[in-house]
Amino acid sequence: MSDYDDDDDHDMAPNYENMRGMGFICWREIPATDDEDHEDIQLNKKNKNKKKKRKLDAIETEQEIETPIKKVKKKKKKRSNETHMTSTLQIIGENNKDEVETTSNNDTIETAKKVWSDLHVSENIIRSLLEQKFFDPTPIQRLTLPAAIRDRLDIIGAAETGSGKTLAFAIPILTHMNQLLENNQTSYGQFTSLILTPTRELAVQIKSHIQIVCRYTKFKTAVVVGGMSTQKQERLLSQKPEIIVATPGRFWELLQENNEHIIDMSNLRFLAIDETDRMIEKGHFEELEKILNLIKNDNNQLRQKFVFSATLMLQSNIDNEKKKQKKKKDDNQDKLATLISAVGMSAKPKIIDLTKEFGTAETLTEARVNCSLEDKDSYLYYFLTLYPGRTLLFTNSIDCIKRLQSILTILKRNPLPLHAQMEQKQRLTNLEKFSNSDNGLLIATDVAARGLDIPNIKHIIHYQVPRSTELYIHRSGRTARVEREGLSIMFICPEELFLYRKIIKTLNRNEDLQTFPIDSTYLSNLKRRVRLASEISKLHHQVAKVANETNWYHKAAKELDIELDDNIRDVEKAKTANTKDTQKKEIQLRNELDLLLKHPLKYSSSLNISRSYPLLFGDPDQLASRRKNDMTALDELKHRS
Ligand SMILES: Nc1ncnc2c1ncn2[C@@H]1O[C@H](COP(=O)(O)OP(=O)(O)OP(=O)(O)O)[C@@H](O)[C@H]1O
Repeated sequence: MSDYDDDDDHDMAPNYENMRGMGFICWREIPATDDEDHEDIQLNKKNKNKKKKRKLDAIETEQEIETPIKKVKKKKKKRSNETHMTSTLQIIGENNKDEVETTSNNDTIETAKKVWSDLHVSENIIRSLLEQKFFDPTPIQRLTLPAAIRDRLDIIGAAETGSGKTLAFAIPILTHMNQLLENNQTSYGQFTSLILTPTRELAVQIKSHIQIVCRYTKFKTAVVVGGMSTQKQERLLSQKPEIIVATPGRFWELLQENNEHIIDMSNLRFLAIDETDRMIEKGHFEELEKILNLIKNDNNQLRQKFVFSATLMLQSNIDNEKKKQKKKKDDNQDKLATLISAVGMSAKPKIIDLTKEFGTAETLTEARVNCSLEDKDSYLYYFLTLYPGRTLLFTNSIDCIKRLQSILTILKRNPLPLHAQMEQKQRLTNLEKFSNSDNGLLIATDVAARGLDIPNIKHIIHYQVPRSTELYIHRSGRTARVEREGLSIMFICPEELFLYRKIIKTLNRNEDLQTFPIDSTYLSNLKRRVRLASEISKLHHQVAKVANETNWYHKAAKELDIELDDNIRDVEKAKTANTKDTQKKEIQLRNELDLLLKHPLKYSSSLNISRSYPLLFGDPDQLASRRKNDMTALDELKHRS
């Protein structure tokens, strides 16, 4: 039984044969993310909270299944960032340098406590929320918590990416679990909560988010996903975790093996499905449906269900004119209806839809680069060279990742790959390295498009135009999270224009995305580097291929205990001679490229450019520090507009 995750790996880019596997380091979970760089904001919380609450109450009353999408104009403005007060708790723990400040911080804490407790959150959870400096619920949390905790309703929730949906279902689950314990309605070691999610990384992340908020409880959380040894997961389950976060494939596998801890679902009181629209897509629904049918068997009326996504209601936005699109819409809505029935939702679930007309976060800036397919790599290298910062690049295929990984590595940009053909340990290690590097570059398939909450990603690059609007929203949503700014930039070649247009239309945009300014004075030099890197990559690949084949012949002959045929030996000799030439050529080109990388990307004063960049060198770290005070890609767009 295979575990499924988002690994649609069709290739739109030229094919490139698989490179050899990478070394695997260790199994480590991604560290809990921390909002360490959130802005300090002192504010009069009481008034703001009241105001915000009034606004949200208004939104809530407007919610209707039939009209799920609230039309709001997308404002490209910074919202006040009430939630991110970094220093308050630290200051309170420090010496009383400034009594007034401490008093006001104490007030802030007290206000925050009251806000959470008014939403019926239990005390031990509030304590960990405040430690995280989560002083204010996000809008989706503010609307979900009372309905889920006080009214015990099933919830269907949709809100933009990075809006805190995980805690919107995790807090009610944990609060109820606390209450059940207090009332002796459950005991430790009972399988009480199941959270299903489409990707392994997301499962690991949800677990770490849950662990942070249940720090002051004794609940145990386990992750059950493919790519980990089944024995290890059985060992984890033998510790009787109360909460399980799982991908459906592996969970179903363990159910079929009658795993003792999970097979008895009579105590399963909470069921959450995250990234629901992905879970109901073709090819992914089967195992989920089987699990849900099994869960539903006992007809437990006390079980509370949560169904969440950032793009759950998006389909209603699709233009009905096109028959094909209409069919897709109907299919998905049918599936959603099937899911809701399969989950066994109560007759009147609470529907909270905060998705915006424009689909993406308000703090997201979107742009495009138009270029030919041949020039894409050069434009990409241009962007990566001129605008350092944590960047997540998406492609539509694994082959494309392998090609880019090779070229960008040769260009010393150190990309970290992430895709479904990699071992799980390496995937998590790469994510961790990426999260820890200010100038990190992760190149991923859509396996990383949903849910991942990596702090401070500056740029999202759609190296290939995503195949669906939902994917565009989810990919872009890896930046501009919780009201921070971020840039999403789409590289579009003529062959992809139809996909781009479809996305723009589905997103209800009246205008094209703005074009990102490119300073053409850099391009010829950059193109030369990219061309060389690409040639080196091909030569390197040829050599590796011959070496592989030769090894294969020898290994096979040894295993079969036979001598290699003379013909094969002759062919081998010829190939080896060729290989030597290829290697020589590769070394020559590498030397040429090294020289180029040591030289500045000259600014040509003969051209009439409005402003000049400093001289740029190829070393990305050098470059990053040189450009620290220079314009960011976002500044670049603002400067222009
Ligand atoms: N009340 C809060 N105040 C401040 N930060 C919060 C709050 N709630 C959650 N966060 C943080 O916001 C970030 C985004 O949350 P989360 O990953 O749940 O978003 P999401 O809506 O599920 O996004 P996506 O749709 O991309 O999966 C996380 O780092 C989380 O810790």
